[in-house]
Amino acid sequence: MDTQVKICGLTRAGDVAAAEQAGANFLGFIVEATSSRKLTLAEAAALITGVKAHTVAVTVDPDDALVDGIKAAGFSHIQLHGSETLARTAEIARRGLIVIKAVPVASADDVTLATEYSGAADLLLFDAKAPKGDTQRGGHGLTFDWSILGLAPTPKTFILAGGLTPHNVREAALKTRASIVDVASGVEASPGIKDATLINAFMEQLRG
Ligand SMILES: O=C(O)c1ccccc1N[C@@H]1O[C@H](COP(=O)(O)O)[C@@H](O)[C@H]1O
Repeated sequence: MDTQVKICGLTRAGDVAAAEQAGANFLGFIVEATSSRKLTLAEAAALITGVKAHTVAVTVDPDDALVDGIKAAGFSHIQLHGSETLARTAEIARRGLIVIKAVPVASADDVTLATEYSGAADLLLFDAKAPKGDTQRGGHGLTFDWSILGLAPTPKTFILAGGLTPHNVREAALKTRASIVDVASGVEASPGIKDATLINAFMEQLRG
Protein backbone atom coordinates (compact mmCIF):
# COMPACT_ATOMS: atom_id res chain seq x y z
CA MET A 1 0.00 0.00 0.00
CA ASP A 2 1.58 3.31 -1.03
CA THR A 3 -0.37 5.43 1.44
CA GLN A 4 1.82 8.21 2.84
CA VAL A 5 2.12 8.95 6.55
CA LYS A 6 2.08 12.15 8.59
CA ILE A 7 3.21 11.90 12.19
CA CYS A 8 1.95 14.89 14.09
CA GLY A 9 2.50 16.61 17.43
CA LEU A 10 6.24 15.99 17.58
CA THR A 11 8.03 17.86 20.36
CA ARG A 12 11.40 16.11 20.75
CA ALA A 13 14.42 15.69 18.45
CA GLY A 14 14.62 11.97 19.21
CA ASP A 15 11.01 11.47 18.12
CA VAL A 16 11.63 13.42 14.90
CA ALA A 17 14.54 11.08 14.13
CA ALA A 18 12.45 8.00 14.97
CA ALA A 19 9.60 9.17 12.71
CA GLU A 20 11.97 9.87 9.80
CA GLN A 21 13.76 6.58 10.29
CA ALA A 22 10.43 4.74 10.23
CA GLY A 23 9.70 6.35 6.85
CA ALA A 24 7.16 9.06 7.71
CA ASN A 25 6.58 11.36 4.75
CA PHE A 26 5.27 14.36 6.71
CA LEU A 27 6.26 15.54 10.19
CA GLY A 28 3.84 17.81 12.05
CA PHE A 29 4.51 20.32 14.82
CA ILE A 30 1.73 22.13 16.74
CA VAL A 31 2.69 25.79 16.77
CA GLU A 32 1.27 28.48 19.01
CA ALA A 33 -2.09 26.74 19.50
CA THR A 34 -3.97 25.61 22.59
CA SER A 35 -2.52 22.12 22.78
CA SER A 36 -0.83 19.72 25.13
CA ARG A 37 1.71 19.30 22.30
CA LYS A 38 2.31 22.96 21.58
CA LEU A 39 5.68 24.47 20.70
CA THR A 40 6.76 28.03 20.08
CA LEU A 41 7.69 28.70 16.47
CA ALA A 42 11.35 28.93 17.53
CA GLU A 43 11.18 25.51 19.22
CA ALA A 44 9.51 23.94 16.18
CA ALA A 45 11.99 25.58 13.80
CA ALA A 46 14.90 24.09 15.75
CA LEU A 47 13.39 20.60 15.36
CA ILE A 48 13.14 20.73 11.55
CA THR A 49 16.82 21.49 10.92
CA GLY A 50 18.15 18.82 8.54
CA VAL A 51 14.79 17.05 8.20
CA LYS A 52 14.17 15.53 4.74
CA ALA A 53 10.46 14.77 5.13
CA HIS A 54 7.83 17.43 4.46
CA THR A 55 7.48 19.67 7.49
CA VAL A 56 4.03 20.84 8.60
CA ALA A 57 3.36 23.65 11.06
CA VAL A 58 -0.08 22.97 12.56
CA THR A 59 -1.90 26.18 13.49
CA VAL A 60 -5.30 27.39 14.65
CA ASP A 61 -6.50 30.64 13.03
CA PRO A 62 -2.95 31.98 12.47
CA ASP A 63 -2.37 35.69 11.84
CA ASP A 64 -0.18 36.91 8.97
CA ALA A 65 2.87 37.33 11.21
CA LEU A 66 2.74 33.68 12.24
CA VAL A 67 2.19 32.49 8.65
CA ASP A 68 5.16 34.53 7.44
CA GLY A 69 7.26 33.33 10.38
CA ILE A 70 6.45 29.71 9.53
CA LYS A 71 7.53 30.28 5.92
CA ALA A 72 10.71 32.07 6.99
CA ALA A 73 11.52 29.19 9.38
CA GLY A 74 11.59 26.80 6.41
CA PHE A 75 8.41 24.74 6.85
CA SER A 76 7.02 23.34 3.60
CA HIS A 77 3.36 23.14 4.71
CA ILE A 78 0.96 24.95 7.03
CA GLN A 79 -2.02 23.10 8.46
CA LEU A 80 -5.06 25.24 9.30
CA HIS A 81 -6.93 23.48 12.11
CA GLY A 82 -9.18 26.33 13.23
CA SER A 83 -12.19 28.19 11.86
CA GLU A 84 -10.41 29.73 8.87
CA THR A 85 -12.90 30.86 6.24
CA LEU A 86 -12.56 30.10 2.56
CA ALA A 87 -11.32 33.65 1.92
CA ARG A 88 -8.79 33.49 4.76
CA THR A 89 -7.54 30.09 3.56
CA ALA A 90 -6.99 31.50 0.05
CA GLU A 91 -5.23 34.54 1.53
CA ILE A 92 -2.87 32.30 3.53
CA ALA A 93 -2.16 30.18 0.43
CA ARG A 94 -1.02 33.33 -1.38
CA ARG A 95 1.71 33.79 1.25
CA GLY A 96 3.68 30.91 -0.29
CA LEU A 97 3.20 27.80 1.85
CA ILE A 98 1.46 24.58 0.83
CA VAL A 99 -1.85 24.71 2.69
CA ILE A 100 -3.60 21.81 4.41
CA LYS A 101 -7.11 22.71 5.61
CA ALA A 102 -8.46 20.49 8.38
CA VAL A 103 -12.18 19.85 8.42
CA PRO A 104 -14.07 18.19 11.28
CA VAL A 105 -16.41 15.49 9.99
CA ALA A 106 -19.60 14.16 11.55
CA SER A 107 -21.93 14.03 8.54
CA ALA A 108 -21.93 13.93 4.73
CA ASP A 109 -22.76 17.67 4.78
CA ASP A 110 -19.41 18.36 6.45
CA VAL A 111 -17.64 16.58 3.57
CA THR A 112 -19.63 18.50 0.96
CA LEU A 113 -18.83 21.77 2.73
CA ALA A 114 -15.17 20.80 2.96
CA THR A 115 -14.85 20.31 -0.79
CA GLU A 116 -15.59 24.03 -1.16
CA TYR A 117 -12.09 24.53 0.25
CA SER A 118 -10.54 22.46 -2.54
CA GLY A 119 -9.87 25.54 -4.66
CA ALA A 120 -8.23 27.45 -1.82
CA ALA A 121 -6.26 24.78 0.01
CA ASP A 122 -3.78 22.37 -1.56
CA LEU A 123 -4.92 19.45 0.58
CA LEU A 124 -7.96 18.66 2.72
CA LEU A 125 -7.59 16.81 6.02
CA PHE A 126 -10.64 15.05 7.45
CA ASP A 127 -10.60 14.75 11.24
CA ALA A 128 -13.11 13.89 13.96
CA LYS A 129 -14.95 16.77 15.65
CA ALA A 130 -13.38 17.98 18.91
CA PRO A 131 -15.46 17.22 22.00
CA LYS A 132 -17.88 20.08 22.84
CA GLY A 133 -16.30 22.76 25.01
CA ASP A 134 -12.74 21.49 24.44
CA THR A 135 -10.45 24.35 23.44
CA GLN A 136 -7.88 22.00 21.86
CA ARG A 137 -8.91 21.71 18.20
CA GLY A 138 -7.36 18.33 17.38
CA GLY A 139 -5.27 15.50 18.70
CA HIS A 140 -8.04 13.90 20.76
CA GLY A 141 -7.55 10.35 19.53
CA LEU A 142 -11.17 10.20 18.35
CA THR A 143 -12.22 8.42 15.17
CA PHE A 144 -15.24 9.34 13.05
CA ASP A 145 -17.43 7.09 10.94
CA TRP A 146 -15.21 6.62 7.87
CA SER A 147 -18.16 5.50 5.75
CA ILE A 148 -19.28 9.16 5.75
CA LEU A 149 -16.47 9.87 3.28
CA GLY A 150 -18.24 7.61 0.81
CA LEU A 151 -21.48 9.63 1.03
CA ALA A 152 -20.14 12.76 -0.67
CA PRO A 153 -17.51 13.43 -3.34
CA THR A 154 -14.00 13.76 -1.90
CA PRO A 155 -10.90 15.04 -3.68
CA LYS A 156 -8.65 12.37 -5.21
CA THR A 157 -5.92 13.23 -2.71
CA PHE A 158 -6.81 13.82 0.93
CA ILE A 159 -5.51 13.23 4.44
CA LEU A 160 -7.35 11.06 6.96
CA ALA A 161 -6.84 11.90 10.64
CA GLY A 162 -8.57 11.23 13.93
CA GLY A 163 -7.90 8.38 16.31
CA LEU A 164 -5.65 6.36 14.02
CA THR A 165 -3.51 3.74 15.76
CA PRO A 166 -1.39 0.75 14.76
CA HIS A 167 -4.55 -1.35 15.28
CA ASN A 168 -6.91 0.48 12.94
CA VAL A 169 -4.68 2.25 10.39
CA ARG A 170 -4.72 -0.50 7.77
CA GLU A 171 -8.49 -0.86 7.91
CA ALA A 172 -8.85 2.95 7.76
CA ALA A 173 -6.58 3.23 4.72
CA LEU A 174 -8.31 0.37 2.91
CA LYS A 175 -11.82 1.65 3.65
CA THR A 176 -11.26 5.33 2.87
CA ARG A 177 -8.52 5.08 0.21
CA ALA A 178 -6.88 8.12 1.82
CA SER A 179 -3.64 9.13 0.12
CA ILE A 180 -2.13 10.20 3.44
CA VAL A 181 -2.91 9.01 6.99
CA ASP A 182 -2.18 11.27 9.95
CA VAL A 183 -1.52 10.23 13.55
CA ALA A 184 -0.77 12.12 16.76
CA SER A 185 -2.00 10.43 19.95
CA GLY A 186 -2.03 6.89 18.48
CA VAL A 187 1.78 6.66 18.57
CA GLU A 188 2.32 8.36 21.93
CA ALA A 189 3.21 7.34 25.47
CA SER A 190 1.69 10.66 26.66
CA PRO A 191 0.77 13.93 24.85
CA GLY A 192 3.76 15.09 22.80
CA ILE A 193 5.92 12.14 23.88
CA LYS A 194 6.11 9.65 21.02
CA ASP A 195 6.88 5.96 21.40
CA ALA A 196 9.23 4.64 18.71
CA THR A 197 7.79 1.12 19.05
CA LEU A 198 4.31 2.44 18.32
CA ILE A 199 5.59 4.53 15.40
CA ASN A 200 7.22 1.45 13.87
CA ALA A 201 4.12 -0.66 14.54
CA PHE A 202 1.95 1.99 12.84
CA MET A 203 4.13 1.89 9.71
CA GLU A 204 4.32 -1.91 9.68
CA GLN A 205 0.58 -2.39 10.12
CA LEU A 206 -0.16 0.11 7.35
CA ARG A 207 2.25 -1.55 4.95
CA GLY A 208 0.80 -4.97 5.84
O1 LIG B 1 -2.55 17.36 18.32
C1 LIG B 1 -2.88 18.46 18.80
O2 LIG B 1 -2.61 18.75 19.97
C2 LIG B 1 -3.60 19.47 17.96
C3 LIG B 1 -3.90 20.71 18.49
C4 LIG B 1 -4.53 21.66 17.73
C5 LIG B 1 -4.88 21.39 16.42
C6 LIG B 1 -4.60 20.14 15.86
C7 LIG B 1 -3.97 19.17 16.61
N1 LIG B 1 -3.70 17.91 16.11
C8 LIG B 1 -4.15 17.40 14.86
O3 LIG B 1 -5.24 16.50 15.10
C9 LIG B 1 -5.04 15.32 14.31
C10 LIG B 1 -5.69 14.11 14.95
O4 LIG B 1 -5.01 13.73 16.13
P1 LIG B 1 -5.17 12.25 16.75
O5 LIG B 1 -4.36 11.32 15.89
O6 LIG B 1 -6.60 11.94 16.79
O7 LIG B 1 -4.57 12.36 18.12
C11 LIG B 1 -3.50 15.20 14.29
O8 LIG B 1 -3.06 14.39 13.31
C12 LIG B 1 -3.08 16.63 14.18
O9 LIG B 1 -3.00 16.98 12.79
